[in-house]
Amino acid sequence: MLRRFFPEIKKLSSNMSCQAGNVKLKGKVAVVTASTDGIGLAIARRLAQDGASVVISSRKENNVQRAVNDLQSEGLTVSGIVCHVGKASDRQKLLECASSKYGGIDILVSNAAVNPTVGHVLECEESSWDKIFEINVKAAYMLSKEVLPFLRQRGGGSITYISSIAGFQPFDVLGAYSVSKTALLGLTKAASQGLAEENIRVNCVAPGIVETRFAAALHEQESAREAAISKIPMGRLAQPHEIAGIVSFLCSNDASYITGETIVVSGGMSSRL
Ligand SMILES: NC(=O)c1ccc[n+]([C@@H]2O[C@H](COP(=O)([O-])OP(=O)(O)OC[C@H]3O[C@@H](n4cnc5c(N)ncnc54)[C@H](O)[C@@H]3O)[C@@H](O)[C@H]2O)c1
Repeated sequence: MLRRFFPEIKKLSSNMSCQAGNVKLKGKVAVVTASTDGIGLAIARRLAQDGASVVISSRKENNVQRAVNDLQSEGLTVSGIVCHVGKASDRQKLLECASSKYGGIDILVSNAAVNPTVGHVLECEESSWDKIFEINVKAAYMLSKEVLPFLRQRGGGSITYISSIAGFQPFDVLGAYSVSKTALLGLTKAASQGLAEENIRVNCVAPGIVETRFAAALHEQESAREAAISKIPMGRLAQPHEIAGIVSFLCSNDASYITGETIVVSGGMSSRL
């Protein structure tokens, strides 16, 4: 009853329950790329709700500031820095910022991706192919190498890539992007092997179609939305928080014996591809 008249009580108590109840990532420090919007923002929020100190990043200062303000106003421990993942100096600043602010790094979530073109894989311009592989694959690979000394200092840690259902079965119009997401499935396997004995786990999440700006072409127009939904047994698109919970699980001790794996989060879509 009280909450109906004082909505801020509801907000406060839900934040308190996050902080008091969900502490599975307490004491952990997480870095999430491209985390001012969409799935990345949902992941940053969820890791922080689960107790981690989180460093948010994306290419634009004002977006970083907005996301940091929003999450701090929810009582979460976050800070932010600009990071274009294709720039080595930005990546280094991101990792150093997290380490100096919170005393180390335990978790990397590599979420940034681009898709500058549509069409069959062999119709992709060389420049678009290079851009897709530079951001979606090479930056994830470089960040993984660069975060290792920080994870080793903590005696272990977790790296999670964000692939896509299209990495398993390429979407016709997302040819090159799909292949870049397939590469992340391989990177997950390859990177996990050498790191398992150091207690550094490498996993991957492959979302189906998630209602974000990135996937606007698949859901903004009613006809496109209906076509997309017809391929999803659950009959709806995913929301970003439904991806974030799985990422948080993979980063946590609940997944302490899971490495080299990809979890598909597609509402059953993989069975209809
Ligand atoms: N939305 C979906 O249906 C869907 C499905 C499967 C996988 N994914 C993957 O999920 C991830 C997040 O996508 P999203 O749907 O939240 O959309 P989004 O547009 O919010 O996320 C992509 C983000 O990457 C950022 N980015 C692009 N280039 C960057 C760079 N050089 N440096 C830093 N950031 C950069 C963009 O600014 C953007 O914020 C991506 O890896 C995407 O491929 C999305």
